[in-house]
Amino acid sequence: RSYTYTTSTSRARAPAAVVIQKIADPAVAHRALVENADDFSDRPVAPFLVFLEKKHGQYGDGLASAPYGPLWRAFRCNITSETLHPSRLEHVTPLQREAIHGLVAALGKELPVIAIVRDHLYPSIFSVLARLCFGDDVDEGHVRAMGCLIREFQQVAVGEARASPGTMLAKLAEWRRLRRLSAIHGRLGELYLPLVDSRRESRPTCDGGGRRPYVDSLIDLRVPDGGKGDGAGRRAVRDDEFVNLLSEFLGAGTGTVMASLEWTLAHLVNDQEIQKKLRDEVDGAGGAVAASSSRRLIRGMPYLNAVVLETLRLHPQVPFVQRHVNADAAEVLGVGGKTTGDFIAQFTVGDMGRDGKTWTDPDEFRPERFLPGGEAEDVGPLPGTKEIRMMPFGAGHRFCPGVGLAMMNIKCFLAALVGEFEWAPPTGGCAGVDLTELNTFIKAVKKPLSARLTRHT
Ligand code: HEM
Repeated sequence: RSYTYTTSTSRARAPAAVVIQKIADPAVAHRALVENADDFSDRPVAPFLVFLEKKHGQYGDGLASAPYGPLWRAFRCNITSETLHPSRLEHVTPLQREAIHGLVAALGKELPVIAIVRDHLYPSIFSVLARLCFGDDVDEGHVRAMGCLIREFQQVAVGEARASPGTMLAKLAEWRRLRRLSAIHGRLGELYLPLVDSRRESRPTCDGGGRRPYVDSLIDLRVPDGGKGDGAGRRAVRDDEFVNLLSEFLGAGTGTVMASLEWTLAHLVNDQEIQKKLRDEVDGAGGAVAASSSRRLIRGMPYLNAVVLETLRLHPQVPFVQRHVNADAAEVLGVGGKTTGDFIAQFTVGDMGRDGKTWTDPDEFRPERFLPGGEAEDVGPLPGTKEIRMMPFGAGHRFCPGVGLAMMNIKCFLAALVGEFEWAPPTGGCAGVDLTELNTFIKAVKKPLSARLTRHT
């Protein structure tokens, strides 16, 4: 069905802020994002949303795009106290188990060579997110269609620019890209909104295992009206906001986790010793099925944790985070005087993970650094209050709310894939997998991983 675009928030922060200051120093990032979080909590508006605004006059915000303020707070409190609250993650286990069984069966049918591993990973991870979002009774074809469209959206969004920046050709290519994104976004709305409507009309109190789908929490949510503050009245979430909120949940929850798994598997193919160590740990925890379907077992697997953290350090799937910064806050970054107006601060997460002052042999994949006694034994996925050594999930007020779900999904899928199969280069020779990075805003392996798999007995 059709829906209208509206917005309740000020767009004043958008087009003026074009100067980009890159920050690779973890100490400066800590000073800004953690110590001065209130001044560093607004994101610049994505070019795609500016395009939507030009096309439709207005658009509705999602959590990631909402300005730091009452609307953002309402969206954020809802997702962190409901769907992504640590106490609810237990309910995700049955969904993961089903998805992993399906994945292992599908890979088993294609042995020995899996041409494009990500083509198998993506639908499995997406199925978990879709059920968390809409509940259990969505038709499989509908889920597949949403998954394909979100994937297409991400592929178009992260596509590498071929023309030189600033040229007419580049501007034309960018305009075409935004037009394609806008068309996909419209089609996503047509898929989501009937599902939202049907949940509005009737819904079971809880889906399997006590889960309350994300959509239900959004239907019940009342957000500040007009973005004027909590005292200014409340309203329901609008259709155009639903489309962005659901797209970011499904997209952020699938694309990043898939990219992370693909990077890890690529390293494991290249380094058989690390792979064996990880498999030994999985076997010790009772085998792939047991390890991948129990949060308790996963928590007791330090090497698995170290392998996942090492991938996040070396290949953070979101290689930079951005903030729209008021000129007054420039001093915090040490760039006062260099900028006259508002600007964009770009914190280069990828550089921080490879900073030679923080990490020994930073370009090497060495999970042991995260084990007890290693240089990073006390480093986790989120920065501590005192310092930042890596920040794959961002930092400050806007850090990723999906960190718990992401870590759990990555670990469960990885434990199953390494416990069930032995992974080797596709040609069987000693030529390793190509680890070149796709240099866009999602850091994926440039050449999709293919591998030779044998059953682990
Ligand atoms: C490996 C997996 C993931 C990585 C590396 C990742 C990384 C990030 C990063 C770097 C940010 C920006 C943080 C900042 O600006 O400081 C972010 C924001 C966000 N992520 Fe994730 N993410 C992952 C998984 C997920 C999952 C599973 C979900 C939800 C299902 C999710 C939902 C979001 C949302 C909604 C935001 C915007 C938060 C806000 O503006 O308040 N992410 N993520």
